[in-house]
Amino acid sequence: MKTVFSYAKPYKWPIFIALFLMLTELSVELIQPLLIAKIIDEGILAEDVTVIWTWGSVMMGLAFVAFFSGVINSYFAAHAAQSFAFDLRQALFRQVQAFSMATFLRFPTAGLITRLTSDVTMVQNVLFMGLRIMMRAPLLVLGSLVMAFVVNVKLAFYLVIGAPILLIFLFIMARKGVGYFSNVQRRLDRVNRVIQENLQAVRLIKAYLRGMYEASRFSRVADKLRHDTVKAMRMMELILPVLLFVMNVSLMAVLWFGAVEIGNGEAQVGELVAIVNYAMRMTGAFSMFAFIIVAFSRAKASAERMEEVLVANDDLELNRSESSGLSQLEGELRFEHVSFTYPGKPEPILDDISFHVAPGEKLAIMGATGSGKSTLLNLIPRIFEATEGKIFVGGTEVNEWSLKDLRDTIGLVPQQSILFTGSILDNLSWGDTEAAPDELEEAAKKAQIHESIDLFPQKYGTRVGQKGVNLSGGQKQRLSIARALVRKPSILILDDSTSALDVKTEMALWEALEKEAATMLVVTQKVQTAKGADRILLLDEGKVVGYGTHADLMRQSQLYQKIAQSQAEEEVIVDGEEHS
Ligand SMILES: Nc1ncnc2c1ncn2[C@@H]1O[C@H](COP(=O)(O)OP(=O)(O)OP(=O)(O)O)[C@@H](O)[C@H]1O
Repeated sequence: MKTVFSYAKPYKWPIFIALFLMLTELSVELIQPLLIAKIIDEGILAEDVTVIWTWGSVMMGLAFVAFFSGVINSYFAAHAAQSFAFDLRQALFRQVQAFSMATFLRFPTAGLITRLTSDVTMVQNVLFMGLRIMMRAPLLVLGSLVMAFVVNVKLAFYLVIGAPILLIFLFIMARKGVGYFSNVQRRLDRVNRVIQENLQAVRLIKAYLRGMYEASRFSRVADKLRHDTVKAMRMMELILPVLLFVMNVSLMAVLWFGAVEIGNGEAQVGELVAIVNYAMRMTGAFSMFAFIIVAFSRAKASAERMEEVLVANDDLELNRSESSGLSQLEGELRFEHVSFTYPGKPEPILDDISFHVAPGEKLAIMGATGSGKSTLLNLIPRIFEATEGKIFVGGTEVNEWSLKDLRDTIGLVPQQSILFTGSILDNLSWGDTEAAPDELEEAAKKAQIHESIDLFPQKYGTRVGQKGVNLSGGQKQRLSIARALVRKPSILILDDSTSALDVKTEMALWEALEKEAATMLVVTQKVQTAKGADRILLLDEGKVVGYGTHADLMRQSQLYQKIAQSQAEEEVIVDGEEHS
């Protein structure tokens, strides 16, 4: 809670002004019954019209003060709450950006989305409502009570008899509420997850005719959300009747004993009317309590969830991003007895990996699916940190490079091509925002995508993603490669990123990349591609089972021979089919 609300600190003046105005409104509200009592006792009962006019005018004047205070209060409350939510959302977003992969994996994506949207809105609403009306309720209760004691101590006493029971009751409800509403937010996470998965997999769902199945999956999670929300709200709905019951009993006691006291001449009618008026205001304020407790419990649950993100600073990457002072990377790469285990997993995925790539050399990495190829690549830009062993880039251990320097000169093309909504140009310059247009075009030419882009009516200005053209798998892959080339990387890492290219385009691509000075690491399934590399690293279940040139592996590794043989047979079959 403390960390979350510390984001309200810069807005302490708007908050202070809003509070002050809220107190002004409240004071007017509290003074009104006193003035009514005065008008009744000294004006109506004493038949003095001047008193009625004088105090009536004061009441009118105060009503105007309250009105303007309310309007200005709304302005400042809205400003403070919206700005606070904006800052909080920014802070959460930056924090998530700064997460290391290990921390990132601790939070489900949908849970992060809910935190950045619904949870922020919850606390934003509570701040606004707090400044506008919510804080008025407890103050109104207290103020009414104090004023009631000022008017008549004996009668006011009947109003506080039920207070201790009420306070304990409200405390218990608030505590229970936090637990219940945390559950509700968790359910909302799950609803968001199903929505997210469905929107991403829309084509697959259509192709498999799984629309109905997915609809029932959605209705299950939505139903659980409904169930838990109803459960929480039902419990909260107990608050109001209990509050009203206690207040009405108190009110009856005030009326009963008030009548007796007036009969005995110990109290005046105006006093009783004023106290009843205060009691009614307290009852009205208590009605707000039910709402306040719901809002507060929800906001507290949301704040705790956001806190988890804000304090997850065990492994922040930004802290390690300042420049290391080391010069531009050279493309030399060395792995020395590197092992890696994913956080929280018992078995290592990579086991004792050693190899060396000289600057400008090309290393092909091969291995069955799940053998750890992508994992190995992720260790170079330190997306994950090696659990054992050492990785050297340009002769310096990767831990000694600042993340910024290290990643600035690595061009990673992931297995799955990811493009952002925007133009082709935006996507290319995403690799390096300072690259000139001709550099972008140059990269596109090398990645063999320039000609396809040229065919689009809007060329480099063509929008991709939603509301834009849908690129083919191979076009996306080439655009991703071009984006990496824009960075002019010393080390270019291609994680099976040419799988969707036809043979001719792929050959043209390799030819263009040959001319690059960059060291290259290329994950591939094709022996034909591996043959063109200086060396091949063959992985099997996280272990190196072959390392050398194509010729070396053909001599040393049975597994490599088998792969080469099966691919050669495939080629013969394909050739045969083509010629028949
Ligand atoms: N974030 C993760 N947490 C835990 N295990 C993971 C994670 N990512 C991958 N793995 C596991 O690590 C192993 C190696 O995965 P990796 O993606 O590196 O293989 P790969 O050789 O690149 O496979 P493919 O050729 O299918 O892409 C797999 O068993 C996978 O289940």
